[in-house]
Amino acid sequence: MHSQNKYTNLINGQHYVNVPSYTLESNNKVISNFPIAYKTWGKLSPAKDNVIVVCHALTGSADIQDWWGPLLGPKKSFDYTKYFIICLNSMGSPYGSYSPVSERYHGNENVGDYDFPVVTVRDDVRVHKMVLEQVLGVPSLKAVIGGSMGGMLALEYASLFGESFVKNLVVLASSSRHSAWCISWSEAQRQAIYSDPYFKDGLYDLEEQPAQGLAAARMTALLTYRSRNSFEQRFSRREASSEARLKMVSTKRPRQQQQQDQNNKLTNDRLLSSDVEFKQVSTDTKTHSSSSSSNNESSSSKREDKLFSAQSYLRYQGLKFVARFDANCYISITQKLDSHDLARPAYPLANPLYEANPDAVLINTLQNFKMPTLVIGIESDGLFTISEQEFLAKHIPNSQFKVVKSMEGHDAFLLEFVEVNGYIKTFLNEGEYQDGYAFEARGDGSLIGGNGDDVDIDEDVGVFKEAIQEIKESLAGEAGDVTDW
Ligand SMILES: CC(=O)SCCNC(=O)CCNC(=O)[C@H](O)C(C)(C)COP(=O)(O)OP(=O)(O)OC[C@H]1O[C@@H](n2cnc3c(N)ncnc32)[C@H](O)[C@@H]1OP(=O)(O)O
Ligand SMILES: N[C@@H](CCO)C(=O)O
Repeated sequence: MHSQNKYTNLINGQHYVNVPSYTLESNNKVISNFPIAYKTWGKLSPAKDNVIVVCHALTGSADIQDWWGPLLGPKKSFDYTKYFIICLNSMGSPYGSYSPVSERYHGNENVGDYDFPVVTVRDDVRVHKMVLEQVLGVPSLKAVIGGSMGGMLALEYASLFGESFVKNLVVLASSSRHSAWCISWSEAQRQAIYSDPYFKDGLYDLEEQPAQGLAAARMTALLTYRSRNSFEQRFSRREASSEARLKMVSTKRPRQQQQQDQNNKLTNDRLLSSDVEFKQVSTDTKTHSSSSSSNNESSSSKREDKLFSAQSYLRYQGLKFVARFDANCYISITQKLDSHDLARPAYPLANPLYEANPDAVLINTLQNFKMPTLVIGIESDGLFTISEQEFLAKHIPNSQFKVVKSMEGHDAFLLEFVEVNGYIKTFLNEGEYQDGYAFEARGDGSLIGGNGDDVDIDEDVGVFKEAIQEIKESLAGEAGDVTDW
């Protein structure tokens, strides 16, 4: 079944389970013998009532430590000395679950854009529940929690399986249905990939992926994840520092870009040009003005007369992304986002009520949620707006609504750790930890807790060491044995 690949190699200590078969809702296709990757922290309690499922966002993986590390640990939201924390990798992602990449590595060489089926948020949730119940022996969830795409999964868990399975729900910066605005950004990003000549309808060599298109898609996406104000404050009209330029050069380039053939040199220069390269190019242009590439180089030189800090940031982020993500997977997982609508009937069924009044069906769906729910919105989120979070909180009967006051935009749910941790921990622990994780540093380096008391960091470190030991045991223990069914 599963074989490691260059993307799964980026994730430490995850497990794989082989799912015998599942029927996808988009085309009724039965997929067989496919992998789901997951990672766990902590132990299942004897009563099996301490499970928290955390769902990752668009380009995340099952490794919560990697993207929500500050929320994971003793006395934090995801306290693995208390809870059994599980994150399952979404299908379509390159980090281990069924995806265009896993299919390629499974020997299905012809899996390109047209051949990989649409995998929906609902498919994820149904398959993940099978793994939770049948492999990990989990009868219900103390909580399911997710931000952005992860929030869509969390909402679908609640919608499909109700309060008997989902005891508590936490949704951050997400939506009850993917908006026209978000669908349009997804489409613009996919078009950037389609227009890369290396895309080849998705049938590219995995070592020669459409890097330029994928980088452009990520750069576009990043702009929607932050806010105008955060960019203005962070970069203003500053020029890129020499460190920033060097950082771009030292980044590991995908093989396609290393090869740098003359036909794509200009495109690569656009993405990768730096001060160092610019100077070399200028010299070359003067001394070899008749060379076949001189026109490209010269126009590139003019173009890069100034390199703004904001530009080098985007380019660096593009480079970083193509080194860790696959273009077909990006298409698949953005299509998954587009599929999200809590109210829509299962494909391909029609629901006359939905056709007539989708809003009413959606509101009715949310009103049927019985579990305590925490909705967290980001004040400056232009993608999953505050009004969408308000809509969730307004119609889910037993809900609380918190706003993160950040100018970082949508990605604040991954950046504003203290505030996000505080809200989730309070909700989950029902006030159990009065000392609070939120603390501030004093000038002398000591810490003061949220309640004004000193924070005993040594005590925390002791608890942490014990927890690390538990993780090691857990990785080789009950969860580690279960790699198949
Ligand atoms: C194995 C895996 O990778 S699994 C998946 C990991 N990713 C995820 O889970 C997805 C969720 N995470 C994210 O989307 C992002 O990581 C975020 C939003 C949380 C934070 O993004 P980051 O890239 O870490 O932070 P930020 O946007 O501040 O960028 C910082 C980087 O840009 C560089 N940078 C900052 N300014 C500039 C500039 N002007 N020019 C060039 N580079 C710059 C920094 O040096 C830093 O580089 P580094 O990543 O090599 O340390
Ligand atoms: N920046 C995050 C969140 C997107 O919603 C990601 O890349 O997954």
